[in-house]
Amino acid sequence: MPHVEKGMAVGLFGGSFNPPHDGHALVAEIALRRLRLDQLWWIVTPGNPLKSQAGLAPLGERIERSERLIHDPRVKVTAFEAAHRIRYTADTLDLVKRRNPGVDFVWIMGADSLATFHRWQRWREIAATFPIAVIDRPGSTLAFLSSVMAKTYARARVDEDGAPRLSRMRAPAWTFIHGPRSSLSSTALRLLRDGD
Ligand SMILES: Nc1ncnc2c1ncn2[C@@H]1O[C@H](COP(=O)(O)OP(=O)(O)OP(=O)(O)O)[C@@H](O)[C@H]1O
Ligand SMILES: O=C(O)c1ccc[n+]([C@@H]2O[C@H](COP(=O)([O-])O)[C@@H](O)[C@H]2O)c1
Repeated sequence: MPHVEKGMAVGLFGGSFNPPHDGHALVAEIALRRLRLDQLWWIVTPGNPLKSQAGLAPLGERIERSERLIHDPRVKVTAFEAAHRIRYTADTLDLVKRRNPGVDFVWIMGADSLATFHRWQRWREIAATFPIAVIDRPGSTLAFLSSVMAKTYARARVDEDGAPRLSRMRAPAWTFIHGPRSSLSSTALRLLRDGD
């Protein structure tokens, strides 16, 4: 797990990154800037529990490609979940919180993840424990209104003007950040590669 100091604001950005692309880099950049983060942990998952593992590149390859893509020293590429045999984000977050008292964390995800967030293990507990920032993504913009999570926690939604304070807020608190969007996806990149 990367090193952090007490009092820091740290974004947690989990993903398959199969492969990583400029859309991910844009999410990281937007989150760092709009949420005023000191660090962003780019957490390469051993495998999304809701996705098939078929076609998933080895973890080492996804880490290496992420490191090659990212040049901002505030972004820490890590894959500590594998070492702890963790598959579910709720368990990741339990561990992160336990190990780093006094640090303010915020979970970061794209709008497509917001749309299916209610299928994640212990999702209500995640939302009730960690502030969440959702970054807009083409095709999923309306998730900020229509998703189960958005409806369940409608009263905990913070206007995006409040994004700089989000990491310091008590959960449940979440915001939806509009802004420059990227239509890149790992699926499209895999299709292009396989079509070569
Ligand atoms: N273009 C994008 N804009 C906004 N968020 C994105 C974008 N691409 C990925 N994300 C977000 O980044 C995180 C990691 O995504 P992931 O690694 O699954 O990439 P993906 O392109 O969605 O992959 P796949 O096409 O294989 O599902 C998720 O929270 C996802 O919502
Ligand atoms: O914990 C869950 O139930 C869960 C279900 C789906 C996705 N996640 C996490 O969400 C993050 C984004 O996954 P992905 O595959 O969309 O990049 C990654 O950290 C996954 O481990 C977690």
